[in-house]
Amino acid sequence: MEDTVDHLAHERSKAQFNVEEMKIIWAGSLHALQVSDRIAKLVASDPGFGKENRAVLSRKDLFKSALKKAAYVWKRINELGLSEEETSWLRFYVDELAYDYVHWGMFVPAIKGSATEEQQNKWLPLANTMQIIGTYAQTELGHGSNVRGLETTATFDPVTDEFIIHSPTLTSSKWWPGGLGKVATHAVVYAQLITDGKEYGVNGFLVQIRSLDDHFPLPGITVGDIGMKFGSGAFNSMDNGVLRFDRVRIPRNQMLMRVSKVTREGKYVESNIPKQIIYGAMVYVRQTIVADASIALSRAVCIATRYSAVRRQFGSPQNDQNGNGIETQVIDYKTQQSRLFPLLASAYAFRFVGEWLKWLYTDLIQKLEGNDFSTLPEVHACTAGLKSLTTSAAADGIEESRKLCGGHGYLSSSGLPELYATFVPACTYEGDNVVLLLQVSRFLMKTISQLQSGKKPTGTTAYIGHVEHLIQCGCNVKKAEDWLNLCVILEAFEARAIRLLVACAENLTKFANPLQGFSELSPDLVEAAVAHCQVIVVSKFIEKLQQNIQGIGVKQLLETLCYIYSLNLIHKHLGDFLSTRSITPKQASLASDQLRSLYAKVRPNAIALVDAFNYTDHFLGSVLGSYDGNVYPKLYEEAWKDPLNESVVPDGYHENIRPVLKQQLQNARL
Ligand SMILES: CCCCCCCCCCC/C=C/C(=O)SCCNC(=O)CCNC(=O)[C@H](O)C(C)(C)COP(=O)(O)OP(=O)(O)OC[C@H]1O[C@@H](n2cnc3c(N)ncnc32)[C@H](O)[C@@H]1OP(=O)(O)O
Ligand SMILES: Cc1cc2nc3c(=O)[nH]c(=O)nc-3n(C[C@H](O)[C@H](O)[C@H](O)COP(=O)(O)OP(=O)(O)OC[C@H]3O[C@@H](n4cnc5c(N)ncnc54)[C@H](O)[C@@H]3O)c2cc1C
Repeated sequence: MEDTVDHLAHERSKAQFNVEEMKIIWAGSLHALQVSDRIAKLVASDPGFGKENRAVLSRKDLFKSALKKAAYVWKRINELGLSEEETSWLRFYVDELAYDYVHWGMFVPAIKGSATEEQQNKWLPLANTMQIIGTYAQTELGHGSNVRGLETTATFDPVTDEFIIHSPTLTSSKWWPGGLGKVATHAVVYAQLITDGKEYGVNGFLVQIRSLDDHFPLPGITVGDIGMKFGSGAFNSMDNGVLRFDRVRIPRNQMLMRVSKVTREGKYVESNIPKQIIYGAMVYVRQTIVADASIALSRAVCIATRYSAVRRQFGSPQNDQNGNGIETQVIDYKTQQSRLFPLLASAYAFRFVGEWLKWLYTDLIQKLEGNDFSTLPEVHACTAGLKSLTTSAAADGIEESRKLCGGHGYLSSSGLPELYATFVPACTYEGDNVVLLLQVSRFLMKTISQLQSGKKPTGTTAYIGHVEHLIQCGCNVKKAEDWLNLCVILEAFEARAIRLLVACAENLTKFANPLQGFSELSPDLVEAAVAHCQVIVVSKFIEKLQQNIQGIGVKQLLETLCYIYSLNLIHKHLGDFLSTRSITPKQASLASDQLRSLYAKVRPNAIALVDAFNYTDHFLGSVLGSYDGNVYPKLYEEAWKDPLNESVVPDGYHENIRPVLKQQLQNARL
């Protein structure tokens, strides 16, 4: 019989804040909460979206099942007449990686960002109705990070008014694009443009790769899947692919010509739009990945928090109502709290900075429409830096959550192995995290060098304008409670960032060759870029707290989380804070004292804080993290579902177990 007891009810009763109001804060608005909640329930109650057996499926079956689900998603969207907003929630809650992610996430944005209006009018209706399925073919076997080094060529032939797309070497094979291996009919292909015998750098070209009649590759095209990837389930439902061109011809008007164009005569014409707009799809996706990071981390933290409240180990002075000694909930161990609660705080911090980044990106798009390109460098630096910071922290946080769940965290049914395997490549795709931080540091060094010419930094770099004050200021913390001051915290982060940045800038001047200097100092530059990104996260959390926050106790809890996020970072990067003299050793020790008090404030609210994510059991996909906390019967039941348990005596017994046992018996008799 089904157990209907809420094993976490007692924990929920301890909450000191209004969970429903916190749900609104997490969702972004009451409207967002209502829509997402409705769609989450719709997905959870539809057997067509079940995801029970993913981990035990073979690659082929997993891929087939993802295809089936993607087709069902599309069918339901059309049957229900879902709006764009509802559609994106549906895809989100279905939670299965397939070709449609790259079609909607990169192919369509690449056309929107880099195609002319005329080209958009032709291609977007086809893409939006999925009459064509597209991928984003940039990375090659030999080059991913170095986009300028791509080898695929697009040579204009003025005789036929066509481009000839060609893969001149093995290393020029396109490698990795999602959905390319078996599904995509079209691709935005990034290639070196050659016209009139001259090279004009990387541009995007819309290329059909498969027949719309029989799905066979078109002449001159070799295409396939690149093989199994890390972990079971995860990205293996996606057909990341390889693609080679043998002098494939496409009409001239399939070069994406918003930024620059090639005329009928073969003349290359630049517009006043910066060339970097060609990289616009990457900026768009990096911004969405910050939101993905908060989701992935919050899922892991939700599982680890609920399980930590259910799991008990070792003796305790407490007795239950019958007077029997009960063991300690592992969430009450201070070490568990010091590992878990900073992750909980980070999930909230990343949610808020992701929300802000979405606003920054939307603002950029509006400005671009009016030919204002002024914020592009800052948006590039923010999306690159925050994508890097949040994905690295979330990937580490998911793995830490697995360890927080002890042995059971390693079971597939905990949901954590697949979550990790699915999320960890986010540290690499859309730009390797170190390469992206180097982009941030390049932007920051430029900002610092422009100070001398009187250029005032704005936006996220405004604090760099206060360099004189921040280099000299001292932290005033004298007792642990003094750390409960958001201005004090922000100034400590800004002081540490600017001191690291100025040290890098000074050291760079010691090199005659700036490129060599940048390369030699790159580890320090990466550290300084991280410090700058942390300033952004902390300051956006603080800005969030300054908004009108409703509901009993909600603001207080968010403040507590903001302090935990910040003070834990100080603890983690103590070397930086001490070596830059942004704080003293005594103040560092007071920060640790304060952290302990803050963990005690979170403890009674921990379960309610993860309930505020409003995740269904379907979405979480974890027996350890289920809402009712009924962990053990669920674990037991899941084990029996494993294909190995379908027979009592395993296949292979007669061939491979019995002879071994017999052999030992014979040896014993000898
Ligand atoms: C549980 C959740 C699961 C969710 C699952 C989601 C599924 C997701 C599917 C994954 C899809 C993945 C797709 C991909 O990975 S697509 C390929 C992405 N590739 C990259 O990101 C490559 C990274 N490399 C680059 O971006 C560039 O090559 C790099 C910027 C690193 C260097 O290029 P380059 O050498 O040309 O540049 P410079 O350093 O010389 O810079 C020139 C100037 O341009 C500025 N710049 C660079 N990039 C941009 C940009 N994108 N936008 C705006 N400006 C840019 C740069 O700052 C320089 O400016 P200055 O001259 O002023 O200094
Ligand atoms: C799951 C997944 C999905 C993907 N989907 C797509 C897709 O749909 N379309 C697409 O086009 N691509 C896709 N990619 C490719 C992805 O964008 C690239 O793998 C990524 O940009 C990293 O490039 P790389 O593989 O060349 O790494 P490399 O650049 O070879 O990195 C290797 C190492 O070198 C270091 N390194 C490289 N350059 C520097 C430098 N200048 N300074 C210091 N260190 C450096 C890196 O930090 C890293 O440690 C996908 C990748 C994955 C894993």
